[in-house]
Amino acid sequence: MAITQEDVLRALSYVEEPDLGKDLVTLNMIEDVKIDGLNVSFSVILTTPACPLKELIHNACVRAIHTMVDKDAEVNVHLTSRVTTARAANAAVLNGVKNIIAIASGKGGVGKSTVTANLALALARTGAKVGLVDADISGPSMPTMFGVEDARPHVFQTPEGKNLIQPVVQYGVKLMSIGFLAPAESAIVWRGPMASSALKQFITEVDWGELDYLLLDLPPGTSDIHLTLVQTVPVTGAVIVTTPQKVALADAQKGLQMFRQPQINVPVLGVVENMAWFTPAELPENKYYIFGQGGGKALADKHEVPLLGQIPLIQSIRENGDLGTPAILEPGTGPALLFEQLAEELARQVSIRNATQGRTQIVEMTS
Ligand SMILES: Nc1ncnc2c1ncn2[C@@H]1O[C@H](COP(=O)(O)OP(=O)(O)OP(=O)(O)O)[C@@H](O)[C@H]1O
Repeated sequence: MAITQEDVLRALSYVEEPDLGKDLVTLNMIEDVKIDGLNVSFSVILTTPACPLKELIHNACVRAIHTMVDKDAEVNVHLTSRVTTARAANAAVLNGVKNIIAIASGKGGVGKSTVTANLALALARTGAKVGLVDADISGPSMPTMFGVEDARPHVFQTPEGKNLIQPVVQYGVKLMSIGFLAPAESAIVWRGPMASSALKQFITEVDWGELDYLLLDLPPGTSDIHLTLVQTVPVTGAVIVTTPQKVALADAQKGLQMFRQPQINVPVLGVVENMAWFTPAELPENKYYIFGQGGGKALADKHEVPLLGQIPLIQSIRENGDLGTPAILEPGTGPALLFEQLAEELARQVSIRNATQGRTQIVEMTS
């Protein structure tokens, strides 16, 4: 009997998207079903190009066709993606941006900017459209990490007469940094209300175009800047970066709880434990827990959020940051693999958040 489109869809309705807990047909993830004799082909539309479950889903589809349709079928699964969003259509602010992710830490110097730069680049390398805002008023480091210290973004006028800033594009990521607007030594000028208004401007008055993920590298701590942010843009979720050290964890917890306050209510996508251990290049099997062990996991467990990943203290991560070529740009190396996995885990949590929680909203402070 000839294979029909219904046979194929029925079989695929038994394949579950493990994270979303529903089948691929119900989730509208199957398109372009084509049948030619025993040749069956279709597209699976994943929720992110950084999906860590690609192989698993691919194999489950092939197995379903072989067991439920025809064991001799030649199955061709085309995996592609359309990044999901929890934003309203025609949103007034940053309409083309699907997901806005705030990266925060409690304590300074825990590697938040290093992690953010590598995450942005790792996501871009999967094919996602990525932007990055360096809102770290206390010391913007993205121009250095991206090797664009002398770049100055252009301002242009739209046909409607609106002034927009053109972000700097480096390594495939659209970048805006408060460091582009003022030399590092005058960063003090940006504190307080001026910082908040500058931040608003360089998030919203920028020609971001279409983006799958816009990452916001926040200053350390819990300041006015953080409140400005959630009142300016609808944040999809927050990521907390910490080291396993006791003092860092205490501050990270404050950061995490800030996003969870009822009047802010931004979902926490997970915790990244940076500087989790030190491994010398000449002793790759050894792990030295310089800042303590397991603190990131304990924090994640306590607040029932995922531990997105652990990044060890590696000399090349620091060196690459200083050189303006983040570690992720050297594919196949240990650090690059770790940041790739971290990016996949983050993208996965964004997809889960979009499938399971409500719309992202700009926060209106009542007190
Ligand atoms: N996993 C790592 N391995 C080695 N060095 C690292 C690692 N993570 C960060 N660093 C280094 O630690 C220093 C602080 O990192 P970074 O500037 O990213 O921290 P931060 O939390 O953003 O700081 P700030 O408080 O200034 O915003 C930098 O010199 C960076 O190169």
